[in-house]
Amino acid sequence: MGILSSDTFPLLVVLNPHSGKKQGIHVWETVVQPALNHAQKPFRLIESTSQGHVQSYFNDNIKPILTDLVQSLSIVNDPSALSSSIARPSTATLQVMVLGGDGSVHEIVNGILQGVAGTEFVSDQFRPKIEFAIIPTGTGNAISTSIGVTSVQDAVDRFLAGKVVPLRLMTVSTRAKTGQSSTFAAKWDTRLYTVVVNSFGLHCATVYDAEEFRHLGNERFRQAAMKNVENLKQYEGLLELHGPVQTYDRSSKSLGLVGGGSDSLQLRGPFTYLLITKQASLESGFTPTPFASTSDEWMDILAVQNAGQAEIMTMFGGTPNGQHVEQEKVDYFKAKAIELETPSQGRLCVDGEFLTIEGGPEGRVRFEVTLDPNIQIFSIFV
Ligand SMILES: Nc1ncnc2c1ncn2[C@@H]1O[C@H](COP(=O)(O)OP(=O)(O)OP(=O)(O)O)[C@@H](O)[C@H]1O
Repeated sequence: MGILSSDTFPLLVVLNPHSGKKQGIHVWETVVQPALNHAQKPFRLIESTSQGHVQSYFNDNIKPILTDLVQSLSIVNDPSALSSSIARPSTATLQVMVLGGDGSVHEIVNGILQGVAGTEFVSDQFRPKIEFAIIPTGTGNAISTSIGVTSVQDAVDRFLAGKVVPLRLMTVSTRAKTGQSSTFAAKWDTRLYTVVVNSFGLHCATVYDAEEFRHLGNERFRQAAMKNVENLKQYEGLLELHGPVQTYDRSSKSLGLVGGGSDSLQLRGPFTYLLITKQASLESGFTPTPFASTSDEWMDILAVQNAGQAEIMTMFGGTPNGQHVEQEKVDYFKAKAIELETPSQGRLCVDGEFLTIEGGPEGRVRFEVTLDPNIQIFSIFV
């Protein structure tokens, strides 16, 4: 069975006019749209009108979009009967271009997965492939920066060149309730999917406060970080890294498996700064998890426990080139399953979205890079 991919089905272009310094429309009109027209690439423009719009759009529309896509494909079951044998394909590739930042990608991913969850649109009989072309017009642009995209034109060129690698997601789950009682099962309910970073402590507080400085562009994170370093807090929590776990060893300057690969690790906090990421850089010139890979099956963990202002500032001094991993206060790990428990209610930042964590074992949050093929359906142009 062969699949003839559709050259006629339009590229979906999602434009967030609010991202970054609100340059999306200008970039679209002056660079991206002319390039697509020149390449004779058909497209359909979806303009985001408010926060959350794109997520609900994909949640509501992904099934009809995939249906249209499948109908635009021709499957040739029998080469000798080219015109007669049209069947449903086992996969189809949907291309989505994003003019926005990481928050927009997060919304699209979550909207698509909510829209197809538990349906015939993700099954062993049919599973779509979603390819993202991210045109960096956001503030941090972590995904683009981490894969080395240097400009809007560079991102457009990479899309037109056509090479993709997996864009792996982290799941963020909380304990599932059993029945209507207040008892909790060992089961987990996935609440969200993360493409860039889950954070707790200073980084989360910084992202929370940075919204009021949006007009400053990238500078907004620095302003908000300084405000939070001046009033530095320690955040109580217990972090469990389930084996296999890798740790960065400063003496050998390399990552190695803890206890031969089976051992788990506990960090008892309090945490000053805690990141769980899939991307090496969170913005240009800020590379807090330098060993992270967009495409592998690990999450990278940067943990700073009980640090003072001077230690945090020293850490920030090393983050442009990843040198902070050599500092004594900085712990660096890789894991595939992680749980975080806080003694009282806390706040978690998931790709810029905020999640309240309830205190105690029942409020535990679990992060995983799952191998579920119905979730890992995304890739990115590199
Ligand atoms: N028309 C709109 N008006 C206001 N906000 C919007 C609109 N469309 C989308 N949004 C919201 O804009 C927010 C920011 O989007 P996005 O992440 O693309 O840019 P950014 O925050 O500048 O970049 P980054 O996430 O890379 O730092 C998202 O939370 C999204 O929901």
